Amino acid sequence: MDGHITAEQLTKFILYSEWVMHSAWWVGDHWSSLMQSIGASEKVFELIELPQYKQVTSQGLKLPQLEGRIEFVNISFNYPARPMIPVLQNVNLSFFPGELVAVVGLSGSGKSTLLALLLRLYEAVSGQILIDGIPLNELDVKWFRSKIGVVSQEPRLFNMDIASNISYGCVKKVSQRDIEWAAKQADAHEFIMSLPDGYKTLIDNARLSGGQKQRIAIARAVLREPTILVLDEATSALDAESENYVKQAIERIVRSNSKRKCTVLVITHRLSTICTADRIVVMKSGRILEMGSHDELLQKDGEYAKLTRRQLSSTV
Ligand SMILES: Nc1ncnc2c1ncn2[C@@H]1O[C@H](COP(=O)(O)OP(=O)(O)OP(=O)(O)O)[C@@H](O)[C@H]1O
Repeated sequence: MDGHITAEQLTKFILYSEWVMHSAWWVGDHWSSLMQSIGASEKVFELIELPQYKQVTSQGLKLPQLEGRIEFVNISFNYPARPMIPVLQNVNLSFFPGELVAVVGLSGSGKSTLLALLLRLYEAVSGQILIDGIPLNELDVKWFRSKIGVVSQEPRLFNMDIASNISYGCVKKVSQRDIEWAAKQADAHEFIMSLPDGYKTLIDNARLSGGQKQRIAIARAVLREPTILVLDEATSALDAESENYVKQAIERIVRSNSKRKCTVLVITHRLSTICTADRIVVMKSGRILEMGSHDELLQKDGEYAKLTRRQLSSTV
C-alpha cells in the first residue's frame, strides 16, 4: 500500500514463505524417521557383525545318501534360559524311513523341543541323536537341514503367485511340472486350478482358507523332496474339513509308492489328525509315557485313551 513492493513481489513472497514453511515441516518430520531408522539399523548391524555360531560354520559330514532313520538316545534337555527346569528327560525314541509317527501330549510336554533338537537349534544336555546311525553333531548342519521339510502352524506365504510360493526357498531348479507334482502330493492342485489364474494367482487376491494355505506350505516342503518331513501343529488352527484335507495330504505323502521313503513326523495335540499313524508317541512332562498304534493305545486305556475321550467330549 506504501508502494515499497509490487503486488507481484508480494505474491511471490507469500508463496515462497509457504514453501519454506512446508519444507521446514517436512525436514522435521523426516528427521524423526531418520533418527528412528538409525536406531533400528544399529541393531541390524549388531546382528550382521555377530560371529557365526560354530554349528553353522563347522564343516561336518555330508552322507552320500540319507535314509532318514532318527534315534533319540537317552536325551535330556533344558533350555539355557531356564536351566533348572527339565524339558526332556531320558527320551529314547526312534523314527524309521517310510513311517508316519505322531508325537502327542498336552501343551508344554516337550513335543516341539524334539524338533528344535533335531534341527540343531539347541544341543542336548545329555544323550545323543543319531541319524542313520551317525551322531547328529558330526553331520554338516546346513546339509542336514536341507534334507528336512518343516510345516508349522502358521504357514508363511508371501504376496507372490502361488507357483512362486510353492517354489520359494527351493535351491534346485524346478519346472512348472515339478510344482504341480508337489501340489498334487499336497492335495492342493485341484483348488489351485479352480482359481481364475491357477498357479499364477496372487496370494493376496486368492482369499485362501487356512487349510488351503497349509496345503501350499506342505507342497513347498514336499517340492524339496525332504528325507524327513515334520508337521508341527500343522492342523491345530484348522476346522474339521480343512484338517481332513491336510490329513489326506499327509497320508498321500507317506503311502506314495515312490522309491524314496520319507520319514514323516507329526507333532500335534489334535488327536483326530493322527489316528492312522503307524505309531503314536504320547509325551507328558518331557517323558515318553506310552507308544503304539491308535487301537493299541485305546485298548491300553492309559493317557492316550484319556486324551481321546477328553477331546471327543469337548467336540460333542
Ligand atoms: N525357548 C524357550 N526357552 C525356555 N523355555 C522354553 C522355550 N521353548 C519352550 N520352553 C518350555 O519348554 C517346555 C516344553 O515346550 P514345547 O514347546 O516343547 O512343548 P510342546 O509340547 O510342543 O507344547 P505346545 O503343544 O504348546 O507347542 C515348556 O514348559 C515351555 O515353556
